[in-house]
Amino acid sequence: MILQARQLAFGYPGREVGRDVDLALTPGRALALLGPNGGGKTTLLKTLLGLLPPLGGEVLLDGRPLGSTPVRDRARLIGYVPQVHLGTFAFSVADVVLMGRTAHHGPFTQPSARDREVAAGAIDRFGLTGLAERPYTMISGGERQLVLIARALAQEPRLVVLDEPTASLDFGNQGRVLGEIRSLTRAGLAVLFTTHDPNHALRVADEVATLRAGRLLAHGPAAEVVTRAHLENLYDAPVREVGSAPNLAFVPDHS
Ligand SMILES: Nc1ncnc2c1ncn2[C@@H]1O[C@H](COP(=O)(O)OP(=O)(O)OP(=O)(O)O)[C@@H](O)[C@H]1O
Repeated sequence: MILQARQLAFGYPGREVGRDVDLALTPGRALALLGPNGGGKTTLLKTLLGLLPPLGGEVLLDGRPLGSTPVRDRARLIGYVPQVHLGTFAFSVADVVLMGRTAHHGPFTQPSARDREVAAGAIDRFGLTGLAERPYTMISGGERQLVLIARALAQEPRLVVLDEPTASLDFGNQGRVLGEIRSLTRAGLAVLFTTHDPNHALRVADEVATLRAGRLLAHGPAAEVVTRAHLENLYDAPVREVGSAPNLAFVPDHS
């Protein structure tokens, strides 16, 4: 087990968003977090990453309290892909991906030949080579998403946490990122991702946890949690089932 939340309460100073969360992230497995807008997914992710302090309970990294692990070690172990943001400084795409190597070579030393090689490999993996010298501020939202994923992978972490990794991607790139999540777990990494598409959770996650109003409603094998009945309850909306396993899919039902 790499990361574990025990009876975690999370939120912001003076504002609890959620509580009673027990989760474990293990090597070689992907956990998807599903839930309605404002349900607390991003806040929970930030608490699991140590970006927000727990309001109760604890987060353990390799069995030790996350807070007692030096930030540099955390940065080596955990890669984080936040929701796409527009950076202020016009670093090149190549430089942004190379920043993923900072935890390995330190903030004040030059990247090594291996750092550059790993970053170039991550750029290539996402088809970004043609954009490498472009400023990060002058590429599309979807391209920025791919750059942030490449940066996290360049870090060579043991756990990757992705906040809505497919949100701004076209259909082809959604498939590419979902495929990448599968290859990360096959390579033995632990993966945690949030998504608004239950089909993505069903396709690539081993386990799914659902969060509404800061509470886990369900947590278990993807095929047991991603069902029409549970999705209708989770989103309080009608859902239609299309096809059957292994090609089962769900769509919002407006008829
Ligand atoms: N910086 C903040 N300070 C106080 N409350 C916040 C802050 N950021 C978010 N919230 C509130 O915390 C709750 C959970 O928000 P969060 O972003 O974690 O939800 P989410 O499930 O990720 O939502 P979405 O699917 O819309 O991205 C919401 O009520 C939100 O308004």
